[in-house]
Amino acid sequence: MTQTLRLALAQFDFPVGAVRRNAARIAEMIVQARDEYGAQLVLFPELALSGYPPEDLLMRPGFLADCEAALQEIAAGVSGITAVVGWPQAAGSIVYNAASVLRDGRITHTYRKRELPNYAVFDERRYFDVDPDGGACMFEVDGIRVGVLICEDLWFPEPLAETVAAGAELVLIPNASPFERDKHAQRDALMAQRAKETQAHGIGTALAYLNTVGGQDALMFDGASVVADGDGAVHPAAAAFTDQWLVVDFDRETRRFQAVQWMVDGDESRDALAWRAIVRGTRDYFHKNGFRKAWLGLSGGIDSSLVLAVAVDALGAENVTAVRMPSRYTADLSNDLAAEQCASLGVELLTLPIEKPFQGYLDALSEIFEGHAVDTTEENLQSRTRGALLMALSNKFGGLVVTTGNKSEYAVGYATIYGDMCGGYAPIKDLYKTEVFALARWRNTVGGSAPHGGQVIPQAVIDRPPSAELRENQKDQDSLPPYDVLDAILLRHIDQEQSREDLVQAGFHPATVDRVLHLVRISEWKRHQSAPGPKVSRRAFSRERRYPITNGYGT
Ligand SMILES: NC(=O)c1ccc[n+]([C@@H]2O[C@H](COP(=O)([O-])OP(=O)(O)OC[C@H]3O[C@@H](n4cnc5c(N)ncnc54)[C@H](O)[C@@H]3O)[C@@H](O)[C@H]2O)c1
Ligand SMILES: Nc1ncnc2c1ncn2[C@@H]1O[C@H](COP(=O)(O)O)[C@@H](O)[C@H]1O
Ligand SMILES: N[C@@H](CCC(=O)O)C(=O)O
Ligand SMILES: O=P(O)(O)OP(=O)(O)O
Repeated sequence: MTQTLRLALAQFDFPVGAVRRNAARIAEMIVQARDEYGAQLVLFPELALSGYPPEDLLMRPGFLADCEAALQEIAAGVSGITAVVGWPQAAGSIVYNAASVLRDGRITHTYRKRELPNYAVFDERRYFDVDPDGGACMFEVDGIRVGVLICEDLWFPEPLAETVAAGAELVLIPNASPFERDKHAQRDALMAQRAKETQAHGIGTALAYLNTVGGQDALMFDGASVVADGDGAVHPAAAAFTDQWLVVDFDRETRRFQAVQWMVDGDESRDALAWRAIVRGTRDYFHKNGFRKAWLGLSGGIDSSLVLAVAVDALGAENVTAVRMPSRYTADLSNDLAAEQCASLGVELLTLPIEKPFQGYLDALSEIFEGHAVDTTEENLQSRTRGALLMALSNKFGGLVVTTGNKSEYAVGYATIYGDMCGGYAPIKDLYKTEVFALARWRNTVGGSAPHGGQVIPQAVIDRPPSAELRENQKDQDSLPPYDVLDAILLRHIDQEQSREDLVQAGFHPATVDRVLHLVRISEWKRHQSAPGPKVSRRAFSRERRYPITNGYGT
């Protein structure tokens, strides 16, 4: 009887909906795992065939039939290795989140996910059912008993306990687990805990956790796959946001893994991971949707400066064009800092003054507006002029406008709809302003130097007070609480569900709390119309915080 089993884990990106392409790659990878890595067993991520999450594609019978046909085709070609492939399995009107065991030209077993997450970003009960007759899935590879669970199943003790009770020596866990800051430690603790629980049955069961990788609209999958020995020892996670083959030898006697090919992370710090999430999210959104070039308005402020750095890291300096769009209120320093950063990064910079088109709008409206005081209407017209010009550039020359709003701005509506909110992708929409500053400092120090000298984000951009520059001497802090106070309130209210009373008890000024919560409430409609951007927090807007726009609840 074999004492070791070579397992290959395919930590790769399987784009949503690309069933034919994913199937062809899976078939090739099965051969590669066998021939190049000598693997006896190869594992693919949760729903690798359809990509995750396929959302309402799962409502289309044709899509489900295509998935089944593709799986059958892959299975027909499997020989000399066992493969476990995640796919959406239709059975009449019911759909299961399944993982099938393929060997010797056929599907031999199918496991159906038992714990369907339906919180936060997850919607699995909208699409999938639990099989009332489904239980543990067990198969043998060269005499070693292998079980399968899918993602959320591991977050509950019962599915693993049942699988171990059925005799598993090794359990495979394909995942599509979205990235958020601080989740790695949670995952490692979970792996250690579950592996320890299996020791109640004598020698422990080893766990192999494979996560998919890549950006899918607002969701980021980080990979960072991990294995745990039967004694509960958790090995270092694989490098996050990296497509790679992970290969381990499983020793049946000791129930331990030995790495054969396993690249770990050089820098797993919070900021490093957030940066890579945002960069990968931006790159994948562009490339998966067929775009290479980005346009953005570069103001000499921190948000657009950080977004420029993200776009350059994601797409390459040659694919990014920054546009300075000065108005009568733009400081010389703003224009100079934009030029300085573009020189440091090797990015093309255009200058399009907005004075004329802005004046054109004012002239067109002058008669109708006569007798009405100048207010935010005129401010927002400047922003909308810039938005229209950026959209014209992307229309004419191709590419997408990246928009520069951060989570603090989206929270309180401090951005102009159809103005600076214009654009296809919002790279920093899940970073509070204080996190924007922190990440800019990280990118300047740890994150690598600028290719043409100077700093990636000029220090003066970090040091100057944030300003919309839409009227004389305007500063954000004229109309908003200081960002450290604002962000502390927002973090507690949005990410941690704290109420007005909680916030007041925590020591925030009641009038400030009321104002901020009011702004959050009346800005819901703007967030509904905002561009997608990568989730990095544990409560991102849109998918993870689905508030009604028309909402009589108050705060
Ligand atoms: N654009 C920038 O560069 C920038 C940057 C920072 C701050 N700001 C500030 O942000 C503010 C911009 O936001 P704003 O809210 O004044 O202008 P806005 O144009 O973004 O939104 C106001 C418009 O929203 C519509 N509206 C309001 N509630 C609605 C709802 N529930 N459903 C649908 N439509 C609704 C109204 O018809 C109104 O025309 C300004 O104070 C500006 O100074 C702008
Ligand atoms: N002067 C400007 N040139 C180019 N782009 C600009 C300019 N001013 C503002 N923008 C764009 O609008 C957003 C939001 O501006 P705030 O300073 O936050 O008000 C900014 O990020 C630029 O993309
Ligand atoms: N709760 C787990 C699993 C979710 C899933 O089944 O996709 C996670 O956030 O990673
Ligand atoms: O949006 P920006 O880049 O203009 O940053 P700030 O709002 O801090 O001026």
